[in-house]
Amino acid sequence: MTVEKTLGDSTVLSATYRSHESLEALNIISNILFSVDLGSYDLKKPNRFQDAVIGVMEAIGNPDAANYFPFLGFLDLQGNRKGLKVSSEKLFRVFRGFIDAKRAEKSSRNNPKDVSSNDFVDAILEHTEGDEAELNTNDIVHLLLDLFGAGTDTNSSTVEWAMAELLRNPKTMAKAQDEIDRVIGQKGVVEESDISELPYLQAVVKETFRLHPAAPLLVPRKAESDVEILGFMVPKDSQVLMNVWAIGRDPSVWENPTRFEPERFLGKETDVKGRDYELTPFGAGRRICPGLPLAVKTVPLMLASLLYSFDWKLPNDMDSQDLDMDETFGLTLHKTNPLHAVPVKKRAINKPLL
Ligand code: HEM
Repeated sequence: MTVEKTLGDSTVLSATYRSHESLEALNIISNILFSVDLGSYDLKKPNRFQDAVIGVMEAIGNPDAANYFPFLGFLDLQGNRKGLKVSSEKLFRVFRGFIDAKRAEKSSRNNPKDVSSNDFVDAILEHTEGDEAELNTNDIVHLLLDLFGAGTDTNSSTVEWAMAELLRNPKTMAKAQDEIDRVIGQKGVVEESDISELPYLQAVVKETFRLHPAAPLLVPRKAESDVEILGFMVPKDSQVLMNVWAIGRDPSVWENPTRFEPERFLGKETDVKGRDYELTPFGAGRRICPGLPLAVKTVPLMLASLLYSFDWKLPNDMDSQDLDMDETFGLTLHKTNPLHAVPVKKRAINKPLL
């Protein structure tokens, strides 16, 4: 989403090139992993780290002839392998720098560090010291790459779709904001512990996952043996794609499936945790997304903060029904045209958003 800065009601600065939520999502993950912000809100500065994360995601998600004709793989016709190598090498260098710095700091310390201030990399290094270590530095940097790749784009595009739906449905936006204002009041900031008090906001998030699952085909699976499902034979070794995007819009499962109606979840037990097969944006079973517990906290928190701090409108007095909802399918599902939204300041907040 591109945020346009406003002064009162008039736009004074338009179109920034980097999306606000993806920076926020990047910083959430980089703080969990290394205790630092790797995304900068200074939009004039190039952010090579974030560009490299995007490069990895694009190289993995781009259509590739080798997926259909594996024997063409070595030709790398779309340049995806090369792109992946260049971007991931950049990220590996940054990760190795953090790991070396942490190891050096650890060996120069006399007393053990208080575990309560440990980040993910501290914790993983604690468990991978010595000759018996199961993970070497190379394994760790690949794990970190997976976490950045899987955890930034998914979170930020979900928030972008939620904002797009709310801007297209102003009454729903007003209802969500009323609830947030009632619960948060003048506290000044939305906290993680407030989310459980915001059932309508949670319904907005579920409805966004239904219509715009970040991984529309989940992650490809392979059948380990011949298996029959509902009368269809799936032969051993076939690749299986789970189309959760289509399940979310199936009229035999959902009433008015294309309408954005968070109310459908109010008072219902249906959840995204892999038990309700009509709504599995994180997958289900043994390989369910391990980032689910984090995402179900951070997505509502990011959304609630945006709705609490500002009122929102479309640029140039665009009619809400004219907002395009075109989708681009890749490994993750993107808005083809990034959302342009204009924040209108509604109350004094402690920290500027941009
Ligand atoms: C809106 C947020 C997110 C969505 C919709 C999402 C969705 C998914 C899906 C559908 C899968 C594949 C599950 C399957 O194979 O059936 C997956 C895997 C994965 N996700 Fe997420 N995810 C999100 C956020 C995160 C976050 C925040 C992290 C970590 C920081 C994360 C880490 C991973 C990892 C490491 C895998 C691979 C697991 C494996 O191979 O077993 N995800 N995610």
